[in-house]
Amino acid sequence: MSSPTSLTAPLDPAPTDVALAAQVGTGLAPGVVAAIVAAAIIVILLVVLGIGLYLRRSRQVSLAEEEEEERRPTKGTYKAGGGFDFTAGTGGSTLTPPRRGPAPLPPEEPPAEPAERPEAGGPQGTAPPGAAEAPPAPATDSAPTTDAAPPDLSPPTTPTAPGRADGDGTTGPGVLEEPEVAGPQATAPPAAAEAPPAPTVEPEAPVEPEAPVEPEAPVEPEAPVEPEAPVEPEAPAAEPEAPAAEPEAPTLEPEAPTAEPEAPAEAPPGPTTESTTETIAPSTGTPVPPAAPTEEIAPAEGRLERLRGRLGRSRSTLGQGLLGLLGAGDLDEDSWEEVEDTLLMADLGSSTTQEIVAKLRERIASRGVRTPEQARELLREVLVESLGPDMERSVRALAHDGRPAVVLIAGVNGTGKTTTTGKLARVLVAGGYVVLLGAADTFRAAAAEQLATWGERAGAETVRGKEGADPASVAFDAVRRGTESGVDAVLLDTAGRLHTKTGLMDELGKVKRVVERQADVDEVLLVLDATTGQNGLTQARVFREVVDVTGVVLTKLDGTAKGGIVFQVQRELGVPVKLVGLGEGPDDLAPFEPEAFVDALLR
Ligand SMILES: Nc1nc2c(ncn2[C@@H]2O[C@H](COP(=O)(O)OP(=O)(O)OP(=O)(O)O)[C@@H](O)[C@H]2O)c(=O)[nH]1
Repeated sequence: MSSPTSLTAPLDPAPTDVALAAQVGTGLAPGVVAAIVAAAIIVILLVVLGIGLYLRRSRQVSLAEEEEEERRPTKGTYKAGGGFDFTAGTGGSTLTPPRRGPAPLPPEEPPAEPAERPEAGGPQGTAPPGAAEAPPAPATDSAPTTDAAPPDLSPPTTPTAPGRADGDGTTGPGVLEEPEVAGPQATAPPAAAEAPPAPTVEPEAPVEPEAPVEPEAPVEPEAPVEPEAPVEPEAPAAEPEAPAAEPEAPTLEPEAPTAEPEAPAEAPPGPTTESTTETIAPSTGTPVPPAAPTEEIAPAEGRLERLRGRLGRSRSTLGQGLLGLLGAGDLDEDSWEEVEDTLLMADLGSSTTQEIVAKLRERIASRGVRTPEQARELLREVLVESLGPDMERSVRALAHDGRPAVVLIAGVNGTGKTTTTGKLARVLVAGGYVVLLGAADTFRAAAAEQLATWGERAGAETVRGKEGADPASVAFDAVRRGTESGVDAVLLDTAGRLHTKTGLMDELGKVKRVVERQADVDEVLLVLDATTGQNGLTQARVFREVVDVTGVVLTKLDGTAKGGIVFQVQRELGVPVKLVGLGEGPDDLAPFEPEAFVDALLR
């Protein structure tokens, strides 16, 4: 047995270091030792407590003090500093230099040219009577070259009441509606003359079932006779129908879009397609200079300032909502759930929402965010990142390789295609470029009328066909016309629905194919209505399948609180939003810029 002192002392588990020290040699009084021990314990507790508090605080963000100031709503701040970014098409190099460079803006006055004389140019010349009158108007209206065309699409829905055709015929920018119908189908009589081949009765093609139904159509002379539509057997071919988007007209008939106007493609193969469009005497190609704009066009650069505030609804729900949550104090699980809900309600979609929330949580924790300013910056950073700031957003609308850029504008009815086409034309014209519009939306007369009006106002020539004409043919004519005239860009407005039961996608695919026989389509802009949320996304997927969308135009962002759709569209489609519509006004189109957009939402 060893001495208890010598053994127990060092082995005693109770004594602290201090006590031991005391015992070992300091010889301090027990009272002092106890005090020191107590002090040590307190220190340790304080340290532990401090660490705990630190850890807790690091998970919470309290922005209360500065929050009020931060949340104070400000006016809109959307400003796309750089203006529109246009580049040359893809056909050749992607180099920029526009062939014609920003010219000295719109010609003051119509370069006195017999604006529109369908001097019965080329082969199909068939100078229609109408042409004689030499439409005084701007280059738009062209005399109805009537048709020898087979297009079965014709069973023109009553020429009158072009306004809307069921559904949301969507009113145009107000300008349209002047059913100066007269033009094409109404005055059709001469048509008969043109179409000598008409009578020939091609047996095949049992003809569209509904075709006959439309008896009234007194106008259409050939209508009854032409069993046309040689129904190309392969017609139904590959083309994915994609009825999806289409509200009605779901069925996609194999009845092939009126025998591929392929024909026209190669050279002006006489009557066929050409005739369908009452365009301008194409073959002769006498360039008809565009008329001068009939109204002032706001310059692209500075005008975006005016659009501030148009994102008000999205800002108050998404931007202010997020800032409010982040600045409300502790960010616990419930708070994050609310952040998620806010993002979802703004239409960011679940995957984008998850990604954004995850990034926010991680960065807020790792960077020790403390103030509202820091939170806002972090939020901005994450949101901008999610919008792919590096995506190429220039619109390929400038001439290249000695020919115009071809821009196809697609989308379902009512999304704002025609309006966007008109707005885009204005921006280009204001930049000194020469533009030609192609009214390939032949579903309703008002659509072409509407586009022509946009053209007149902007000083751009418009090529159009009669209602019910083959859209592909009109598009083809427009591109040829634009090439012959040496314009910088040909903007093709397409239909959002059709007369026939042919699938919209089939038709669109056909338009693109036919156009590509003479020129590359440099840009395919898909117009989506931001207010339709998920529905728009569904449409987008379908379109992408068929026409290789190169850019998205998100319209009506001014009328929705769901600006978050921008994030989702890009993520889902992998296609950049290039332009945004922020109002019905002629100059309410802006280039999309991630930073400016997010800033507008957060301030
Ligand atoms: N508020 C708002 N309205 C818009 C915007 N863009 C277009 N619109 C309106 O949306 C409606 C439909 O526009 P259209 O250009 O006729 O649409 P569309 O896609 O050509 O329609 P269809 O010819 O039927 O296929 C019109 O009343 C336009 O003024 C926008 O950015 N904001």
